[in-house]
Amino acid sequence: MSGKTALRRELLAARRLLSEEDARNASAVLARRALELPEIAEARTVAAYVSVGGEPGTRALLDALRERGVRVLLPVLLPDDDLDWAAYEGAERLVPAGRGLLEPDGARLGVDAVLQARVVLLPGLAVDGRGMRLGRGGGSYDRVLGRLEKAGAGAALAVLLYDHEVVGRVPEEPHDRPVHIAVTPGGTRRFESA
Ligand SMILES: Nc1nc2c(c(=O)[nH]1)N(C=O)[C@@H](CNc1ccc(C(=O)N[C@@H](CCC(=O)O)C(=O)O)cc1)CN2
Ligand SMILES: Nc1ncnc2c1ncn2[C@@H]1O[C@H](COP(=O)(O)OP(=O)(O)OP(=O)(O)O)[C@@H](O)[C@H]1O
Repeated sequence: MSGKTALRRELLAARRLLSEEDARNASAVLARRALELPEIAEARTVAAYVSVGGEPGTRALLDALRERGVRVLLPVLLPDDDLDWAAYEGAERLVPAGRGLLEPDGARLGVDAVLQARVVLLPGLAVDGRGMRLGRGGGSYDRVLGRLEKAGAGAALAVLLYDHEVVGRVPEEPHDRPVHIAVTPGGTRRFESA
């Protein structure tokens, strides 16, 4: 088993042990902290995602951003695990999709729509002190980060995690790109090397 696979298993198991109350509390604090990021205050467009299962909750944050008039883009999973994007138009416009996900029902904007985002909020399972992120392993966000880099987009990259998911070291591969910021209930960290 690769180092990434073992760490993913461990962290997913830990998320399954969190109570609904833990998850609810984390979601409220994460929304507040994310809204305090100066990059978000400046943003006209933010790329985010709809949390599912044991992920730190993003639903309160999505609504708060939309209420501020920020355009929120959400991922739409393509058959090859790449990501298309569509606008968040409220919880009532989210529909169940594959793999337990919720996706917006509106117009698909294309894989390059994410280049419009000033801030990209990424899902993850862990990050280390260099900003190296462990994802679920589909490589979806690896492709997004590659696209942003190629376009010189300059978006702020922020991963939303629980406190214990900021770890000593994430095993990295050549395609991995660091994120700039980790937002957890305990605080916001910025990484030097990113
Ligand atoms: N909320 C959210 N949306 C996201 C991602 C994510 O990690 N979280 N993705 C990040 O790239 C993309 C989708 N990729 C995914 C890859 C694997 C699984 C997955 O393993 N799902 C489980 C069931 C869900 C659960 O209960 O944990 C499964 O299929 O067994 C889900 C999404 C785009 N949207
Ligand atoms: N730019 C890319 N285009 C296509 N496939 C890629 C790209 N970057 C990485 N991959 C592939 O995606 C797979 C998963 O990579 P990895 O384990 O690093 O995912 P992750 O970063 O943990 O997950 P995610 O990016 O979905 O959050 C690997 O097989 C990798 O080769």
